[in-house]
Formats: sequence, C-alpha cells, structure tokens
Amino acid sequence: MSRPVIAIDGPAASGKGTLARKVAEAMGYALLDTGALYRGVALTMIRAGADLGDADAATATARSLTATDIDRLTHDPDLRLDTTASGASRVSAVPGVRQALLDFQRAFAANPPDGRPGAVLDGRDIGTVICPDAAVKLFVTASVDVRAKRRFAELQGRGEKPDFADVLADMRARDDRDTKRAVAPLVPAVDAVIIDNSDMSPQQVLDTALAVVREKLPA
Ligand SMILES: Nc1ncnc2c1ncn2[C@@H]1O[C@H](COP(=O)(O)OP(=O)(O)O)[C@@H](O)[C@H]1O
Ligand SMILES: Nc1ccn([C@@H]2O[C@H](COP(=O)(O)OP(=O)(O)O)[C@@H](O)[C@H]2O)c(=O)n1
Repeated sequence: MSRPVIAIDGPAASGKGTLARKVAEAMGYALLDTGALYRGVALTMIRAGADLGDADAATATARSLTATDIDRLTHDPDLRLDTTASGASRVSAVPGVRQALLDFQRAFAANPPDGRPGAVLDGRDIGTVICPDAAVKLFVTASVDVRAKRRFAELQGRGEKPDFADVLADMRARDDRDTKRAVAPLVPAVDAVIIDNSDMSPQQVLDTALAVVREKLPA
C-alpha cells in the first residue's frame, strides 16, 4: 500500500520549509526539501566553474548526482547562499534537469526512508507534477514584500550584509522565472488548499495546515 504524501508548494520564502519541517515532525513523516536538489545542481556547477546557462551541462550535472552526493550537498552551508538559490532557479527551468530529479523524488515519496509512515515533500511542483495523487496538497504563499523582508532578515541573521532592494529584486526575478517557465511552472494544484500567511505567525500556519491534514487524512 502506498504511503500518504503531504505536498507543500509555494514561492521563495513563503515559509514552505518551516511548515514542512513542523508538519513532518507532528506526523512522524519523512521530509524531503526538493529545493535542495536544484540548489545542489547549481552549487555543483558553480564550484566546477560551469556556465549555469548551459542546459546540457546542467542536465549532465543533475544526472550525475548520486544519493550520497545529494546527502552531502544537503548539509553544505553554501547550499543556502542567495547565489545558489538564483542558480537553482535558472537550472530548474531546464527540462532535462527536472526529468533527472523526478525519479529520486518519486522514490522518496513511495518509500519514505527509515520506515516512516508517510512523506512530506516541499517545493514548487510537488502537487502538480511529482505527486499529483498526494493525499494532502498545501500551497503556501505571502506577498512579495513580506517574503523579501523574511529573506532579508534571514540573511542578516546569518551574518550577511544584504541590500533590501537587491533581495526584493531577486525575489521578483525568481517568482517570474518560476511561474513563467514552460516545464512545471509554479502554480497551485487545482485541488490544493491555499494558505496566504502574509499576516500569520508560523504557529498559525502550522495549526491551519494540521487542520487540513486531519480532515484529509483521518486517523
Ligand atoms: N509565518 C511566518 N511568519 C514570519 N516569518 C516566517 C513565517 N514562516 C517562515 N518564516 C521565516 O521566513 C523565512 C523563510 O522561511 P522558509 O520556511 O525558509 O521559506 P521557504 O522554504 O518557502 O523558502 C525564515 O527565516 C522563516 O523563519
Ligand atoms: N520542486 C522544486 C523546488 C525548487 N525549485 C527551484 O529551486 C529554486 C530554489 O528552491 P528553494 O525551495 O530551495 O528556495 P526557497 O523557496 O527556499 O528560496 C526555486 O527558485 C525553484 O526555481 C523547483 O523548480 N522545483
């Protein structure tokens, strides 16, 4: 029997990761941050001095990543750099990259590690492409200004010295690329529950999400 999947999609700094972590914890499910896969492809290319605009090189890099590489990259602090995020948004528009990462994500959802009873995947296309049959689909979002402020505070908290105008411009550019790309654009699944958390605390978002989970996945 397949295990329940909770899909959490949304734009950058909408609070997907924060919510996904807490939902996975509350449910005892395995968690996959799918953005880390695209970030991993970008970081590997940046380190190799490769051209991020080279679709063939990006596809080859995505195909070459093993589960061990992915695990190592997930723990790499440079994965969270804004330059890595921008690179991820570029390589993620390449169809060959998306195809190469598809099997890994589906296998994780079908067989969550450590015998977990279900999986939470967060990203951009989980409810639409990766797991269209997910039991629960949440689409979290917030205004672009709120998201830029969150990312700005996050970068400051990490000791970086960001410029707010740059962070906002980068957020808009990433939204634009993610929503307009031809393959798996960022869009809520028709059956997703949309949570606009511009004025919600992380706890309120979690309570709202868990109420949806309990309704869709009765114990
Ligand atoms: N509801 C919320 N209210 C205020 N800040 C939030 C909220 N949810 C998340 N954050 C903060 O916003 C930043 C981005 O959240 P994160 O979960 O990393 O987003 P995403 O995974 O969508 O990029 C983090 O610093 C996080 O602590
Ligand atoms: N399922 C996914 C996850 C991420 N991505 C891409 O990877 C980039 C980085 O994703 P992320 O979720 O780590 O970024 P943040 O939302 O945390 O800023 C995004 O801008 C998307 O372009 C994607 O295309 N599909």
